[in-house]
Amino acid sequence: MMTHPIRIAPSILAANFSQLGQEVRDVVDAGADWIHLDVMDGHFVPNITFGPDVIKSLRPHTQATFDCHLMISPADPFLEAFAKAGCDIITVHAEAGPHLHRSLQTVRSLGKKAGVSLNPATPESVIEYVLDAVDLILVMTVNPGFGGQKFIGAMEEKIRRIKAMVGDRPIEIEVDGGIAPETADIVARAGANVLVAGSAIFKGDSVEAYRGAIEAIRSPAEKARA
Ligand SMILES: O=C(CO)[C@H](O)[C@H](O)COP(=O)(O)O
Repeated sequence: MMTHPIRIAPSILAANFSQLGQEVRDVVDAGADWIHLDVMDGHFVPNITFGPDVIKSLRPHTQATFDCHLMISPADPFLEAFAKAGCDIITVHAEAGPHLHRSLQTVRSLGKKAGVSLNPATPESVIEYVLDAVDLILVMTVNPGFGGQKFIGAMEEKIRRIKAMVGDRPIEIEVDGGIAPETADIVARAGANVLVAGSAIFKGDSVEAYRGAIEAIRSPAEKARA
């Protein structure tokens, strides 16, 4: 089976929005592998965050992978703007519609990695026929919209099933929501390799605090896979 390294992707949803450039630089200095960008439209999810212009303004601050999670519906009219803004991975929701396979094809045609995300209530079967069109599967471990929620334990089995579905394909499996030192081992053992964390990392207020928080998630995840 394909094994990707454990990657920690801090979600800037929990960062200080008044100084996002500095926050991105700090968290990368602290050991973040990717930067997770949560885009919300107030329609697909009950919250609004930021769009491509903010991402474009963050792009010069780091060379780290920009992992963009689109919680917007429809996503297709905006895919090109997010690609041009500098996102490296663009993840759309399976539930956002109307044509998941077309959205994924569009992302790849823009030269970006294509991700698909599943809400907690969505069964993994919806991605069975798009597996060859995806580079990343994002399993939401909370209902999308807000940081600081409790990890939904039933998602452990979903991650396990997705890992089995993926087989030898070089697909990264990402989890998002309630990821902390206490849940990192559970998701990694089930098969996730990209761990998004917002509040567990940005609760600190210095590079050193971010470094400790990232390590506190990475360490149990790596041990669980050893
Ligand atoms: O996508 C999200 C919510 O839709 C957030 O990235 C996610 O909830 C991370 O926040 P936390 O680590 O605080 O749970």
